[in-house]
Amino acid sequence: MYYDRDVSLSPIEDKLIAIIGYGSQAHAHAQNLRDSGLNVVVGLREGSSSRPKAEQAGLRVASIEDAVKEADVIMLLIPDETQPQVYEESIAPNLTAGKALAFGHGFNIHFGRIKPPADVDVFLVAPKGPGHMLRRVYVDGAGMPSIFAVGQDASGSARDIALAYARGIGGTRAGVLETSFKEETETDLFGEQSVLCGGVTHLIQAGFETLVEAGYQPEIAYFETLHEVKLIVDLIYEKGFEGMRHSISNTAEYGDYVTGPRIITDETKATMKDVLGDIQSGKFAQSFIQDAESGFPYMQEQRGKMRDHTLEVVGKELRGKMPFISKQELEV
Ligand SMILES: NC(=O)C1=CN([C@@H]2O[C@H](COP(=O)(O)OP(=O)(O)OC[C@H]3O[C@@H](n4cnc5c(N)ncnc54)[C@H](OP(=O)(O)O)[C@@H]3O)[C@@H](O)[C@H]2O)C=CC1
Ligand SMILES: CC(=O)[C@](C)(O)C(=O)O
Repeated sequence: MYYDRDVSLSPIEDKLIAIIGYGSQAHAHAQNLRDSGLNVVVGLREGSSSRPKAEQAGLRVASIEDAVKEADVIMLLIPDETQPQVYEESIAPNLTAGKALAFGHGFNIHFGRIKPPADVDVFLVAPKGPGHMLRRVYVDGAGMPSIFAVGQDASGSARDIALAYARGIGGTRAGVLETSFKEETETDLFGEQSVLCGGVTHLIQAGFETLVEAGYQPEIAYFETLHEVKLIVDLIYEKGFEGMRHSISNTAEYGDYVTGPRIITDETKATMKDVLGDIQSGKFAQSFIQDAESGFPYMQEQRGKMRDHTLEVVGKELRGKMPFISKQELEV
């Protein structure tokens, strides 16, 4: 585990960091990096409804293309299902040698939906919790445990850059652990699907054991089960189902609905192992992308049913101790 004492900001102090998007994760990354004294530009699409929020936060905003052209490090923080098209159209044509392309989740690299050129660094820094909490704890002087992975090291400094970035968003205040794109992707998807939906204590233990028995790092299994559920449940208590839904990713919401009912019906580890198998094989990813390409009809249909379940079951079972998110913080 890496902490502030182990990591320097120097590898990125003289670099420009482009944050692509300004939603749950992106607003927190951009503001935390800026408040850590680093140079940030936010890249948004034409007519983006996020632009006023980014400008109100005092951040410089550019088109995605211009942000990528100018920046040394490009962190892509838009919904997973939208990334490949934006990458092909706006990022790849400007991703010249020597830059670094970064992600908040390994989905599109791990499942081969984005294939960066060999002459750029590729890394991920994944905070283990909702973006709104990432910003809240940073402002409170604390940090959110995060994990990082290097997918490609063209410069020979990708690892130092990734660690410096993790420090810039406050991760090393709490602890940053090294992983791989495969481990981060598979455990994050599993955590979203196996425990968030049920959000009940006995599912957390079964979820943790399923990941450890499958060979993933125990620390990451902890992050994906007990740790993350507490953050999400606090969000539900604070702002209800809609507030939580606004803060988590589409990938997480879809996974919660498509897999949740299976686990709620049969809360056994055998079912959890099947769920993990569908993630590892790519079957879940395919189902998610298919629903996304049709405008998420299944997710819309399931939302109401899962809302009632989540509020009822989670509302009774767990109450975290994390600081609450205020209404305006969720406006992003
Ligand atoms: N939500 C979370 O807490 C976590 C998310 N992640 C990962 O972070 C990444 C971002 O997720 P999340 O923060 O939930 O994303 P959001 O859904 O919050 O992203 C919304 C932002 O993306 C922009 N956007 C949406 N569609 C497009 C598009 N087609 N082209 C350009 N911009 C677009 C929106 O801009 P506009 O205003 O123009 O619509 C808005 O600024 C994902 O990889 C996710 O897996 C990782 C850990 C936790
Ligand atoms: C908040 C978080 O880390 C999730 C649930 O994995 C997500 O929203 O992607």
